[in-house]
Amino acid sequence: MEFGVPSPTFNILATLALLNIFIFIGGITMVISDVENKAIDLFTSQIVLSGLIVLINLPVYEGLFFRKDSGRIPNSVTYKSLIVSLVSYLPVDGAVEIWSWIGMFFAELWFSFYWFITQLVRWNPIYRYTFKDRLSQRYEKDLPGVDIFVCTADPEIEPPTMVINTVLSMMAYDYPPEKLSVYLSDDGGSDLTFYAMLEASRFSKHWLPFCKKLKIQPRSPEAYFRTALEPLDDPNKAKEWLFVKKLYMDMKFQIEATTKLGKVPEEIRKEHKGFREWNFISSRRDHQTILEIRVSSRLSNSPIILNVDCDMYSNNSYSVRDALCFFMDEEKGREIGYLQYPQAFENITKNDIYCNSLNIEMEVDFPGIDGNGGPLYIGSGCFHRREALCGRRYSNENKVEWKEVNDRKVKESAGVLEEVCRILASCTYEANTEWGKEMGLKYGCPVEDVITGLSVQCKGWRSMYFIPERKGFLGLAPTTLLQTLVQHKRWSEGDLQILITRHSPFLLGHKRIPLKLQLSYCIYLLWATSWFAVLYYLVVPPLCLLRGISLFPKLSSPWIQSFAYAIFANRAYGLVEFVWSGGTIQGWWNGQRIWVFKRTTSHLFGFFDAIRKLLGFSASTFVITTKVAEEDVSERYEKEKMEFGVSSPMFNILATLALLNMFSFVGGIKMLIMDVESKVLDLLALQIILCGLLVLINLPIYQGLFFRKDSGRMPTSVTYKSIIVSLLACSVALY
Ligand SMILES: O=c1ccn([C@@H]2O[C@H](COP(=O)(O)OP(=O)(O)O[C@H]3O[C@H](CO)[C@@H](O)[C@H](O)[C@H]3O)[C@@H](O)[C@H]2O)c(=O)[nH]1
Repeated sequence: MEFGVPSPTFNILATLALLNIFIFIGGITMVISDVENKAIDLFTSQIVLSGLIVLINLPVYEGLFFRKDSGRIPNSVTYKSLIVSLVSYLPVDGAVEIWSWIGMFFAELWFSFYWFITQLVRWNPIYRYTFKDRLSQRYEKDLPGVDIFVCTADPEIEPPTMVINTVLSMMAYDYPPEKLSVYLSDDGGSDLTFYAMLEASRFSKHWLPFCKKLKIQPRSPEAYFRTALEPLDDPNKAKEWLFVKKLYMDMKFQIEATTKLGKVPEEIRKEHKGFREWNFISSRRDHQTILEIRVSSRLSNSPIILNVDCDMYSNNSYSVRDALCFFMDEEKGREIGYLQYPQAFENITKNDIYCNSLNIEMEVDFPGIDGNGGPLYIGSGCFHRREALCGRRYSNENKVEWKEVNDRKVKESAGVLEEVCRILASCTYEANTEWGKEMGLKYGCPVEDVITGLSVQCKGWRSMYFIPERKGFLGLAPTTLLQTLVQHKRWSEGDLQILITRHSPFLLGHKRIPLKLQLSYCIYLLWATSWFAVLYYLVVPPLCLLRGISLFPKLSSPWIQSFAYAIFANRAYGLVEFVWSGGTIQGWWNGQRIWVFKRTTSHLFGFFDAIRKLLGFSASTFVITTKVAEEDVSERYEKEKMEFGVSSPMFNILATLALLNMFSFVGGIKMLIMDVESKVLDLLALQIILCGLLVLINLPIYQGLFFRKDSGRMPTSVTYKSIIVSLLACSVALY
C-alpha cells in the first residue's frame, strides 16, 4: 500500500488504527485479568470487533512501524496520534513555556483517561422490562412484606407537608396493605413533623380507598390535585373527588399554619400521648428516644426494604410489584442484593439551568454500569434485600422461600414491644457492634449509599437497575446555583473518600467485582480529582495568551484537523446523547456550563475536604439540601435566571475565572487586530477561541456581576474581589 506523503487523511487513518489496537489490547488484558471469567462473556463481541478492525488496518501498522521504503507512512503522521502529536509540539524555549506546556500535557492526559472510563459504560447497556401480571398469577399469595423507610431531618428546609405527601404516596402502593409497612425516620426529632404525621394518618383513611377506587396516579395528594381535573362524567365520583380534595386542602392548611407558628398548639397536643415525649426535650440535637424506625426488624421484619428521601414521592403505584419481579425471579432473583430506580425530579425547568436532571447518568451511565456488573446504590428509590443490607454474604445455596420468610414475625404484646423498640430506637445497641460498619448503612461517609452498595456487591450480591416506563419516584432538585454546587461538593467529596480509603473498589473490590465495574465506579469516584485539569485549562491558556505563548497546534499545522475533529466529535456525541436522553440543545449548553462550574468549585473543595478528612483534620459533615425556596428565588428559577444572591468562596472563584477569560479574550482580539505580520492568528487562534467559548459559557456570571439589579445578582463583595484578583493575575502575566 502506498502512503509516502503527509496528509491529514493519513493522520486520521493512523489515529483510528492505533485507537483500535489499544482497545483490542485493553480488552485482551481485561479478559486475562478477569478472575471471574465474566469479561469473555460480556466483551467478546467488542473485542472481536476491534480485532477485526486491527486486521483491516494491518497495512497501516506496517506503514507506520515496519516499512522502510519511501511508500511508508511518513514519520510526521506516525507521531501524530492524539497524545504523541502533543509531545511533538513541546515548545523548546523558555521555562514558562515548557512548564505551561507540560501542565497542558497532563491535563490532556487526564481528559483522555477520563474519557476512556466514561466510554467503558457505553459498550454494553442493559435496559430491563417486567411482567407484573405474571408475578401476580404466580405469587400473589406469597408476595413478601415490604418495609418502606422515608427519612427526614429538618422541618424548616424539609416542610412537613412535603414529608407526609411522600409518606401517603408510599402507603398507597398497589400492594396488599397488610404486607406494606411505612416508617418515617426523623433525625430532626420534630414535633411538627410528628403532628403532620398524625394528620396524615387520619387523612389516609380517606385517601387510600380513594386512590384504589379511582385508580389514580400519582398517589401523592399534592402532586395529584395539582394537575388532576374533577371527574365530570359521574356526579357521585365528582362529589367524592371534591370531598377528598377539600379534606386534603384543609389538612395542608392546618399543617402549614402550625409549621409557620413553629409549635404545636396545646389543644392538639392533648389529642395524642406521643406529644408528651417533647415535654422533656431541651435540645433538638440531644434528646431521649422518641420511638421511630430502626426497629422494623422487631415490628414487620420484611425481607424487602425500600428507602426514599422525604421529598421523593412515589409517582408509580406499581413500583413495588415491578421490583419484586426481579427479586422473585426464579433463576436470577436470589442473587440480587439491591435494585436501584433512577432518580428523577419534578421541578426541572425546560432547559435544566443547573443540570440537575441527571439524565445522562440515569439514562446512559447506569444502564451501562448495570451491564458492567451492577449499578451503584445512590440512595433514594432503592429496594434492598434485608439480609444483603444487614451484611450477609451471598451464597449459591441461598434459596429464598418467600412464604417462610413472610412468617418470620416476632409476636409480642404491645407493651413489651414498645419497650424493646425504645431501646432499639435509641441506637445504644449499636455501640461496639458491626452496625454502621459491616451491617446496615455504613456511617461516616457523606455518600453512605455508594459505600454501602459497593460493600454489598463485594459480598457477592448482584445489583440491578430498572427504568420503568412511568417514572417510579419524583423528588425535588436544588433550585439555586449554590445549593447545586454544595450538593455536588458533598457527593464528590464522599466519592473520593471511598476511592482513597480501604473501601476503594480497587482494594475492597479486588477479585470480588469485575475490573470493568471497578473502573465504572471511577466515573464518579474521580469527580473530585478533575478540578486540577479543568482549572488549569481555565487559567493557563488565557494567561499564556496574554503573554503570547502558544499552547495549541498552529492553525497552519496539518494536525489541526485531527485536533479539531477530536474535540468536535466528542462534543457532538455528547450533544446527541443529551438530546436522546430527553434534554434540549439549550439544556446541553447549560450542562456544559455547570460542569465547568462544578469542576472548578465543588470538586476543588470536595478534593481538599476529602484529603483533610483522610489526614484526620476534620470530620465529615452532611449539609442537607434545602427543599423550599423564597418566592422570588422560585420565580427566577422558573424563568431560568441563574441565582447567586449570597457571598461564597465558590462564587469568588467562578467570577474571577470568568473575568480572567474575558480580559484575555479582549487582549487576544486586540493582538489580532494590531498584528501586522499576521502571525497571531496562526499561533494563538485556538487559545483565543477557547477564551471566547469560556466567555460565552460565563455570560450569566457577567450579567450577575454587572447588569442585574434583583436580589439574585452577585453580591458586590464578590464583584470587587474577583475584579482585583483577575486584574492582578493578568498584570503578572503581562509584565
Ligand atoms: O442527618 C441526616 C441527613 C439527611 N437525612 C435525609 O437524607 C435524605 C437525603 O438528604 P438530602 O440533603 O436531600 O441529600 P441529596 O444529596 O439530595 O440526596 C442524595 O444523596 C444522598 C447522599 O448520597 C442520599 O442519601 C440520597 O438518597 C440521595 O437522594 C433527606 O431525606 C434527608 O432528610 C437524614 O435523614 N438525616
